[in-house]
Amino acid sequence: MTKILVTGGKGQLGQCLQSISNDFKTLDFVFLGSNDLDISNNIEVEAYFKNNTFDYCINCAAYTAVDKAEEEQEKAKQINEIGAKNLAHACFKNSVTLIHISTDFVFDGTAKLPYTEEDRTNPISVYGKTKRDGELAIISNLPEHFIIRTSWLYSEFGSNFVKTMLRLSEEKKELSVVDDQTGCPTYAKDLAEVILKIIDSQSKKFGIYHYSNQGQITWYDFAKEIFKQSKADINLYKTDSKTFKTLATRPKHSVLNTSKIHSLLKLEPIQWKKSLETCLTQINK
Ligand SMILES: NC(=O)C1=CN([C@@H]2O[C@H](COP(=O)(O)OP(=O)(O)OC[C@H]3O[C@@H](n4cnc5c(N)ncnc54)[C@H](OP(=O)(O)O)[C@@H]3O)[C@@H](O)[C@H]2O)C=CC1
Ligand SMILES: Cc1cn([C@H]2C[C@H](O)[C@@H](COP(=O)(O)OP(=O)(O)O[C@H]3O[C@@H](C)C(=O)[C@@H](O)[C@H]3O)O2)c(=O)[nH]c1=O
Repeated sequence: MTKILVTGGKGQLGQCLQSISNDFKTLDFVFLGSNDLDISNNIEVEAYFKNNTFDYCINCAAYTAVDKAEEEQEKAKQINEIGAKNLAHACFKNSVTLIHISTDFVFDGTAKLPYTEEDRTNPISVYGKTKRDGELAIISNLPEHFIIRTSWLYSEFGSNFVKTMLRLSEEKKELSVVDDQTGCPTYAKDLAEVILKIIDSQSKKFGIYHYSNQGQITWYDFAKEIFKQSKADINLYKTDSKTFKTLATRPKHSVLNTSKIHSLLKLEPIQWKKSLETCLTQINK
């Protein structure tokens, strides 16, 4: 059996991993929430790795409140950078491969084409910067790592844009959503499958990989399709980032080029609309 530790195991992606874990019979999982293991506490992390043996650690723990991070910089740093560094050290000492999740928000969003793994990062928010610093801490401390950058995660678990839109459609008669930020939504269960396929493949091609569903849309387009598929009774209007003010600045164009991971795992691309349909079916069950 391959032994796997999932940190941040009670979050959205952690719950997606848990929901598909039974499909992978040769993998043996331990899911830890923030109360079980605080990744920002190096003493706790070292002790836990000393007393338990794993082949892989999947780090789903993160500070993900993009706007709040602008006011809680130190907290975001402790989790996204120091937490990642602590795990990298512990994995190195104990010969564990680290699979770490990062974000499209490490880019500034000025590119016209989808970002490749080699493109220069230049985060424009505290969240993005702390996530990039987490990546750098892993790269410089642990050769045996996979860093998977993904974008616009949603699922039936936790809180996310899809669930927010569904809630707002019940509370409001009209809604404005920004139409000047382009990216690609990703069903977190599709990402969870990809992570477990990496482990299953026993690949040693360590490094950074991009993974998202397929397509390029704005948040407005996404909201429109969520309301269409869920037959929500709401008037949706386009707005822009200047009008819909938020504490953090988001990239204008953060589409990821995912060809590297598709060729590593011989994956079939999954269109974003198709995955949205799958997720809404799960939510309505
Ligand atoms: N959500 C998204 O749209 C995107 C997410 N990502 C990345 O994907 C990964 C998973 O995100 P997602 O599942 O959506 O995030 P969630 O916010 O749903 O989950 C993050 C989890 O991390 C836990 N956590 C926070 N601090 C600590 C800590 N100090 N020690 C241990 N656990 C901690 C949280 O626990 P608690 O609630 O108890 O604090 C929470 O359960 C993250 O790395 C994120 O940056 C990338 C692109 C898009
Ligand atoms: C709720 C709402 C949001 N918006 C805008 C705000 C923002 O620009 C955009 C997305 O909103 P959210 O705040 O839900 O999403 P946001 O927190 O920006 O999502 C990001 O989260 C982090 C963790 C990531 O790593 C990113 O990949 C990305 O998924 O939609 C509207 O225009 N109208 C609305 O009613």
